[in-house]
Amino acid sequence: MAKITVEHLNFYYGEKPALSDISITIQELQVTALIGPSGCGKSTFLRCLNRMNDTIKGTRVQGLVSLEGHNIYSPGFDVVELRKRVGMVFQRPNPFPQSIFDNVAFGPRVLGSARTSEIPGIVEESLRAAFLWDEVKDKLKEDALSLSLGQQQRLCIARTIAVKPEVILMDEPCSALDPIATLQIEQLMGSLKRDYTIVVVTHNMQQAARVSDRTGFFWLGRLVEFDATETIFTRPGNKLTEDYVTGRAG
Ligand SMILES: Nc1ncnc2c1ncn2[C@@H]1O[C@H](COP(=O)(O)OP(=O)(O)OP(=O)(O)O)[C@@H](O)[C@H]1O
Repeated sequence: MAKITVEHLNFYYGEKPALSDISITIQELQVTALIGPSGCGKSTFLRCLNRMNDTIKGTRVQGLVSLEGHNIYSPGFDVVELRKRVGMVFQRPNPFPQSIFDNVAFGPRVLGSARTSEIPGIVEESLRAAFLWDEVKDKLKEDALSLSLGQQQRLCIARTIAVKPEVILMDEPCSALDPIATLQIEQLMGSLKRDYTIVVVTHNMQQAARVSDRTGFFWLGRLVEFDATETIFTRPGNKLTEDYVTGRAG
């Protein structure tokens, strides 16, 4: 089933076009990877999916982005609700300088979506889902910044899922991590897609090949090709895609 549908999306920073005529359908409960050389617009596109670009002055969006059939850019659309439904994990882990527990409890507390008595259960469930519970269960009161970078990133994922989003956007979530921490996040994505729709931007083509069901290849602000990941990496339909995935371009 289609979770997010994008039709003829154009995006501008001031007068400068960053995305041109993007149309793509993100399927529910799949991992969709976005690849392409630096500056091709992957992150800009990802941020269009939960209106994170709204916070950047002078930007402009044209076209349609719909979440389960509702245009997220329509005037009455509730952006706070949107960001709850479409959560985001960033390149560098960004835990708050608070305890491990408070990081995960933050969303449910702020949104008031859970009773105080329910919060410890939500924290445990979220940490378990993020493959972090066993490592932190005896030190929930400790500062989140005392964790390793890989643990911090899993904590940020736990913080995101604590508000029960439907979609998780990940912008190069492993680029600051070592190979073992990277592998843990990749395994985590495989587990999370049972419950969440994931869209991940990555520089790392092997990662896209390992974790995703579908892959989109961006080039100079355009979506050149979008298909099953296996197709993109073994028999792409476009010469540019082929050159990029075989390392001849980009
Ligand atoms: N805040 C901004 N203001 C102006 N231009 C921007 C801004 N952010 C990105 N751009 C420009 O938009 C284009 C797309 O950038 P974007 O970061 O989306 O690409 P990317 O594919 O994610 O690259 P990278 O992999 O290096 O992060 C680039 O030309 C970039 O310079």
